[in-house]
Amino acid sequence: MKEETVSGDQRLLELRNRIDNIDSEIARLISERASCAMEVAEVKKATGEDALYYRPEREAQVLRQAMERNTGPLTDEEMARLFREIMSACLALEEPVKVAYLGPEGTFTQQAALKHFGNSAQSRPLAAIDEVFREVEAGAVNYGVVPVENSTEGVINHTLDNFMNSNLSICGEVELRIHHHLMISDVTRPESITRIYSHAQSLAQCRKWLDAHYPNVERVAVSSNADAARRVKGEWNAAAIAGDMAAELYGLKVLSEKIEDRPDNSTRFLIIGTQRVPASGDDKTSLMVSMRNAPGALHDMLEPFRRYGIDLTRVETRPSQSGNWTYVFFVDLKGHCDTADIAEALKEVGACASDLKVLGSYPRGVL
Ligand SMILES: O=C(O)C(=O)C[C@]1(C(=O)O)C=C[C@@H](O)C=C1
Repeated sequence: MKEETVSGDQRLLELRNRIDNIDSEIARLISERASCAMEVAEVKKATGEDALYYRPEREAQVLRQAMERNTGPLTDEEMARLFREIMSACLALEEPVKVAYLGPEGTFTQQAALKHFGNSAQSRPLAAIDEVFREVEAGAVNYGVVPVENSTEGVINHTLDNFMNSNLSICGEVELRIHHHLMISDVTRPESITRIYSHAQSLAQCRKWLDAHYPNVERVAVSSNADAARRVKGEWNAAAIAGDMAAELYGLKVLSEKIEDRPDNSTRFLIIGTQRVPASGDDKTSLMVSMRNAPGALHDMLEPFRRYGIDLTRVETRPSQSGNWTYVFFVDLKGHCDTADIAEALKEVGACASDLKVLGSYPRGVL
């Protein structure tokens, strides 16, 4: 028995020594990589004033390679997340990237910003989607992160409408699995809950669960999930529906976990900026098309895509801001707008549309 303990201790010591040696090797390689990124920055600086340090297409390739190379035991996603952070730190050495997101702190949009840019980006919460657009346009930040669609509740109109009056383009997308929890503060009495705060979209995403568990409790829609969590602090008869980040930020206790009606509930966010992103090898293109109000207009718009075999992943319709009963179509398709077939199809669609704007070609979300 005693001998076994001794040899167990010995084995542990040996393994930890091995880990120490591996760690110093990893640290040496990370430093070497960081020095390389600094040299990359010098090369970019030599190109002139508005050198672009953040390169979405290259980041997507690095993350995809990390996943393809991976042979376990870590999952591909875990491996890519580690590289996400290394690259985030390397980019911060080149130039710290400034990102605005739809706040306040603790929202899913903050989580999306972190997932996309990593922890070394400087991020700033703003109160409204319009403000995020404005700050990026004004050059106060380099990029913005805004929600665009939810798999349960559909499109976020406010984001699409902002593109009608903006010259910003889409440089990336990020998808986030959305898990909602019912949370309370340390003074809340669970049996006395009479009010549940959350963002309207989140209340809608948990409608069935709420009907089953809190049918007679008032549902109060507030400006964000984080705001809901903040309100609950100190209210003995209220609960909030929000995510992990909000629970942590406001020190709330999770009463019921993962209460969203659909287990695959996810939200897609857009990265907005001023940069044109080259092809990464697996890209998407977003368009905004205005058609004349005539019979067959929608068919005319879609037909060239069918002919060139282009895969449309989404078509949304929004009322145009220029006249009653005229519409703008938001179209997402697979591929980059520099690809010959897509460029040809766009030329044809442009010829029959009253307006066609490529909002951006960008790498498909990796993580
Ligand atoms: O390849 C580049 O352009 C780099 O700047 C290096 C690097 C990296 O760390 O791999 C860092 C930032 C860019 O957004 C992309 C990649």
